[in-house]
Amino acid sequence: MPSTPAIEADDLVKTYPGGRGRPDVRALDGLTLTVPAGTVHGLLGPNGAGKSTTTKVLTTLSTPTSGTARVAGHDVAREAGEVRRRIGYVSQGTGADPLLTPRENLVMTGRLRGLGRSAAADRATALVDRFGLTELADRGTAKLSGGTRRKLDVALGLVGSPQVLFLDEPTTGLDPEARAAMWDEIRRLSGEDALTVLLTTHYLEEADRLADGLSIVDRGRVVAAGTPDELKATLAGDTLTVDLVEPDADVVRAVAAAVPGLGEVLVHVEGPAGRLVARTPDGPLLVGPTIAALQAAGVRHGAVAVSRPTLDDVYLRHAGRSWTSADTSSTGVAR
Ligand SMILES: Nc1ncnc2c1ncn2[C@@H]1O[C@H](COP(=O)(O)OP(=O)(O)OP(=O)(O)O)[C@@H](O)[C@H]1O
Repeated sequence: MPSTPAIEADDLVKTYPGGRGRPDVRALDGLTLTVPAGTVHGLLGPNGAGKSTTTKVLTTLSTPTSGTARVAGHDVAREAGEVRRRIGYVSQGTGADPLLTPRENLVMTGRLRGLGRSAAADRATALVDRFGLTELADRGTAKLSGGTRRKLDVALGLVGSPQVLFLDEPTTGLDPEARAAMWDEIRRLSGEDALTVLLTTHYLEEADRLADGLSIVDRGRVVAAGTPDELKATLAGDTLTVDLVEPDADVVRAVAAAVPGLGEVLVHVEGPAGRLVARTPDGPLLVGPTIAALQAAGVRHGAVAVSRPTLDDVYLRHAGRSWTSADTSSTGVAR
């Protein structure tokens, strides 16, 4: 593996004007990232965490307020043209023109990237074959299924034979079958073509299954990085989760603190529902004492679960709130 990383971002800051007297939005707040060449790297974070902004800066579509980044060996600000020649970018929305056929879309993109007529046609045919689109290549793009259209989007990102491919939420909106097919495709790309892939996602499972390395992004910063297994291994033991009914968070914290063996404890309250999440070296052993202590304090509870650490737990540890609640409530930070 070459020693120069495919992507290096150092202390990126991006501030958007708040508008109408509102404070500025600090979409990136000192984001630092390294992606080795030939790997799939996941940028994982809830809505508004700063994933798309990171991708826009790395693909030269947006200029950072401060900080530096190099992609495929070139500086995104000073050598934007060099970077663009070496990357492919598949945005969240489809890039394909619905009025053209898939093949026409591929040829047009090739021409726009400077390929001659026959080179663009050859590249289109190669990508049509590569993505199993032969039968659909000359039919209307508008009639393609969501999964096939997304495949075409990825094919369009590969027209320029990039070294680094950026995929912004490649499987959002796809059904489970199409999502699994896209995962296979992405794995194949990095394995066979030695391509570096940076993908943004807010699906924990996608990151867990697909990424060689992960950066968990929250509020414009990387809060944890490593392989999925490394990240999970930072959390030894089990996670004990107890659903709570109309809890008083202070009471629950006090009760949990008095149960010997319960480690880090987080209590979430959302409306009438709540949840206690605790790290413990031995989950099954601690279920009985924890429930007894809650009941003795008059705390009503629902389901109790013991699980091995997941990426959600890793996120919880670093961001101080669970993935699900972050995903629904976070809209980024206004400062
Ligand atoms: N052009 C813009 N002007 C003002 N604020 C913006 C702009 N683009 C993004 N933001 C804000 O910057 C923050 C980060 O947004 P970004 O789109 O990078 O997050 P994300 O992690 O990609 O989220 P999503 O999964 O929803 O795409 C959010 O608070 C967003 O509202």
